[in-house]
Amino acid sequence: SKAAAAEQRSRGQNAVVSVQCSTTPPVELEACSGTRDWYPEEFRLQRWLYEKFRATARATGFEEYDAPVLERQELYKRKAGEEITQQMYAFVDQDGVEVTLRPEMTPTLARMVLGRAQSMMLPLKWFSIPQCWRFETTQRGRKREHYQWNMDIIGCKSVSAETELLFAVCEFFKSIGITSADVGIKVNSRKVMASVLDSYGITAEKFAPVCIVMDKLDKIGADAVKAELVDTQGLPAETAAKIVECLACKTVSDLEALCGEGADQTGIDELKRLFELAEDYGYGDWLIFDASVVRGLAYYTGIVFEGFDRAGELRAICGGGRYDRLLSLYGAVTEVPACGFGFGDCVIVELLKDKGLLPELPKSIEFVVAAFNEGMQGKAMKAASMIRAGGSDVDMLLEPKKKVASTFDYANRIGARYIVFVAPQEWENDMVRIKDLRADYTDKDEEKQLDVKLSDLGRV
Ligand SMILES: OCc1cccc(Br)n1
Repeated sequence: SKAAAAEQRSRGQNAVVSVQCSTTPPVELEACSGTRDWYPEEFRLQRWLYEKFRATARATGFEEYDAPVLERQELYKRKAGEEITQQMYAFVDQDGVEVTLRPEMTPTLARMVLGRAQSMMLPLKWFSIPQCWRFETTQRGRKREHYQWNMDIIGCKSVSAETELLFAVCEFFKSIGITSADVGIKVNSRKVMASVLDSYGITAEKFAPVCIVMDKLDKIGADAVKAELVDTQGLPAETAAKIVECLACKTVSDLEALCGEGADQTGIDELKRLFELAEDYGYGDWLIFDASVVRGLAYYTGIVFEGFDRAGELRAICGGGRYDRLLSLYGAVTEVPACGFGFGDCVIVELLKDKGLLPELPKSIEFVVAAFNEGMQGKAMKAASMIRAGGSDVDMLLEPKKKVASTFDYANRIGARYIVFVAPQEWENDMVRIKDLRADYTDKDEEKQLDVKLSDLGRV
């Protein structure tokens, strides 16, 4: 408004045209409930995070893939009582197809691999940073979308695959300044848990739904888990008590002792092998065995793990495991070994805030090109194109300012390192004047500005 512009002028600033909005706008200006807008300042941090994800993925030989956020509901039809499948952002589209916004990425990955089964050379090491959705009831005030870095290895049956994934997780943490003093990774095996529970009479088809209840231990406590095992899984109270007891095992050997006579040793051997390989890989200090970790997805079949903050103030930072029967569930004629993890964009940012590790990411650009007046605008644009042709980033001042001070204001506001002034006097000599804004010089120290030949602009 005129008053706002006058007010700004009185503060020694030229009117920076800004937007004014009615106090009763005709449309809702907030993003949909549970979703986030990413304004440039916030998106600089989000992009920084994605670049750290991608750098780790690249460093460990993973290839990026992507897929539509819209999937058919059938991909997630699992009856184990998982929260993730009970909160799908699902609808029937105009063709009458039962679709949903994807709640996770792993089923999409499995679909894509099977979609081109013949041409897939295993092992595959693929990653993606998909936005995933859930329809949370608003009163829980939780988010309905997040971006989740997914890393998966398809086609490797040995625990080398899980060891590789855990290396990537630790490398990522280290790349953003998080150490093994801040974060640990709890490791367990559903294969061993299945063996123990089998000895308690829990059949294979009951195992996944029982795992979904066991996974709630941190959230609802031992008594509530026992009650739910009895009420929803129909287990005898003493069986429920024994199950909760085994979650408290502190070592692999303790858990091994609970496996029935003659139980298959494979799961135990895999756990021990993983801890050995992690030592060789140099991140053994990040790992801790924890029999209570089973993760909340029905399809895990072997090693499972989750990253946690050692201060115990945050929810799980990331999690994953082996899922050897998912691809055969979708049609593979044999079991295809697979394992992976998901790493959400929310808890990690809370952790970085807690640790004072959020990076400073000011808006910045190398050059701003400013015309002396409207008459020089075309020549200024020519200069800008020449500097850009040399590979430098240039912000072109679209409407020349009346005062030089306003040009400096604009340059500072966009974080420009250099101002390129395009004025008649220098132009007559095929020159432009470049001022270095980062230098702490005073006006009389002319050396911090340079008259540069137009022919040299591609090399500034
Ligand atoms: O971690 C479960 C999940 C799935 C989709 C969206 C969000 Br937010 N959270």
